[in-house]
Amino acid sequence: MTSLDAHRSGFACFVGRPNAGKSTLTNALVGSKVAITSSKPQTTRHAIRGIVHRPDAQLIIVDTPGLHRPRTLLGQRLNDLVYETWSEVDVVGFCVPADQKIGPGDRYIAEQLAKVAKRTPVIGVVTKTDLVGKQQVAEQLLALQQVMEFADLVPCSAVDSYQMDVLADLLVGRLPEGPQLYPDGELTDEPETTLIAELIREAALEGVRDELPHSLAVGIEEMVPREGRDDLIDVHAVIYVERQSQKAIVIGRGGERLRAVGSQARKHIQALLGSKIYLDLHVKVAKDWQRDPKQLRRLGF
Ligand SMILES: Nc1nc2c(ncn2[C@@H]2O[C@H](COP(=O)(O)OP(=O)(O)OP(=O)(O)O)[C@@H](O)[C@H]2O)c(=O)[nH]1
Repeated sequence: MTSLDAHRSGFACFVGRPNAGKSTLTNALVGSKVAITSSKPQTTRHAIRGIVHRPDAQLIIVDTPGLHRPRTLLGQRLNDLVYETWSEVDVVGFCVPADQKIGPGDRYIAEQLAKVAKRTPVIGVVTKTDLVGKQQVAEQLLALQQVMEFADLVPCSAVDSYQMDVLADLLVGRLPEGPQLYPDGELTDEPETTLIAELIREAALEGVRDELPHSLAVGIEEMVPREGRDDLIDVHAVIYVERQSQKAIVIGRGGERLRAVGSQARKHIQALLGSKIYLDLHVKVAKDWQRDPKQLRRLGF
């Protein structure tokens, strides 16, 4: 085999401000819903890997939380997770949505990226091109080019699959030669409990307009098969909020909202596990959990 058609394998991650479309891009490339998406920013907390299997390459995508100016201990931990990821991957995709002006948030990320990932090639990705006209895409590409030096630039849309193959080729082109690292068909190596916690968190955030998503965390206390049944799993989970007033919002009048959250989360968890589940959901106030190292550890940060 010549080096031209050698098999490549390695890691990529997408960075960009919240809502830039990173999770959606990962899902579109992988072809299955693995990372959790939501219309609310800052929902991706854990490095969830989606794997693109191709005859010529295996691309493992690590999804990172959004990078932001740290104000709390949680903010700092999330940023550390991002830096750690950057130093481990072979290529970074820096995502900027086509429909929003490049701003201080994007420049901040570019600065951090230039510092931390000097040796990692960065591909500039203009996302959501379906939302704007050709002219605006071109202008965004030019504007992005001013922000930092890129190995490549590419506009694309996950929604109408525009240029997804080009993006995949650019990412794969930056991977080292190497064998398949994961068996065929494997999509994610994130522990099930993390995915389940994310699904509950996503359901709990849906429709909460005035509360910041940062005030909400989910812990899985226990996950056990029901005794004497091989078709039912009991899942005990706790939704943590920071204040009593937030607890009331999550629970809703007469517990109505919490029931809706539970039934939506249950549907998604059952689809994930391929098994019936009983979901026992509680809401607890953990004051200032974002600032407390002990509580952060318990919640997996
Ligand atoms: N029209 C359009 N919308 C998109 C596209 N990609 C993502 N979106 C939408 O943009 C919003 C944010 O997408 P996500 O993939 O969750 O963004 P993210 O960058 O992972 O966000 P965080 O996890 O908060 O950092 C969602 O409502 C998506 O449906 C696209 O190609 N076209």
